[in-house]
Amino acid sequence: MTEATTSLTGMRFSKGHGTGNDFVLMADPDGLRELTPEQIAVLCDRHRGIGGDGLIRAVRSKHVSEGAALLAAHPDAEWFMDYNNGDGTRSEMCGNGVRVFVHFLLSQGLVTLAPGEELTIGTRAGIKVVSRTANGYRVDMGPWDFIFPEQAAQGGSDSVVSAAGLEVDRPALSINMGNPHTVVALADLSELAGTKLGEAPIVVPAPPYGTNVEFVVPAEPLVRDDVGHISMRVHERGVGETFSCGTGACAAAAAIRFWAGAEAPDVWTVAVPGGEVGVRFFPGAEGREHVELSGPAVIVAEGVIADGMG
Ligand SMILES: N[C@@H](CCC[C@H](N)C(=O)O)C(=O)O
Repeated sequence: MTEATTSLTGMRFSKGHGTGNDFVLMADPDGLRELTPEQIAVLCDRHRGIGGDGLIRAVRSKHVSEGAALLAAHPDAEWFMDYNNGDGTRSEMCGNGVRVFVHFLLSQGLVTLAPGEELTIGTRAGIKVVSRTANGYRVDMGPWDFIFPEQAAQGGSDSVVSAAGLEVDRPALSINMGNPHTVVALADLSELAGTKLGEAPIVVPAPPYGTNVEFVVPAEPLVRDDVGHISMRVHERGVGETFSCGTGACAAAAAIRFWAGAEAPDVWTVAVPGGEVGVRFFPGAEGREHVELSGPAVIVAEGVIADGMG
């Protein structure tokens, strides 16, 4: 809604992560510092910039068109997470990002969130409701959907994925978590380790706006004490392989739970290269099934951009 500021020099930033999915964060309460895709890519560059899988701008919802549209129904969604991938492209949603975003707002003194309270955040995928846990935050991510519902209902998969290191193409299931995901089940952890994610996996047919691809191995046994356990690696749209993906973990749990059938549990742990996140499925107030994501959020640095960055 505003003109991009031309220079990054002097911009204050924080650096944070959730299970190793790392972000450059900036506070722009009045919507005066919308960055260009090129500036975002420079800031996220691991050699020439701060480095990050994405950049998150904290802006009051009323200053962003998608945020302003949410306020009529959700006047408490004061803050909007303007999420951008490391290559400068926008994404609708970031699950690890929401937790780190709230941690950032708290660290900047822009919100308060006592144990037991909830904070409503605006995103391009609608509102997300965040509360504290003993070790971090939990987020009501809202409902999930199949991207290709007819194909999912017919055969349990809707596409085929090929990736370097995998000897044969694999059936996959595409899930909408506000942003797109395609989930592939692999046989075991050695196959997961041998999958090469330096280049984007090929998904046929791909969801219309591209996709994040999750490679998942169910634990043996899959369910212990009513909790399902899976391991996952991810290739993110607009980034490459990352240590973790919160929406990807939700999509992976949704796909494995769907494939496992009626007896599958509602509570899951998802082990990722950067740690572990929790996923829980529960009935939402509007009658659709919601997904809850839980995990840590950390701020590791604060600084000011020097004039070398442009
Ligand atoms: N890492 C994120 C997802 C970030 C967006 C993704 N790359 C996309 O383009 O949709 C997460 O934790 O959910």
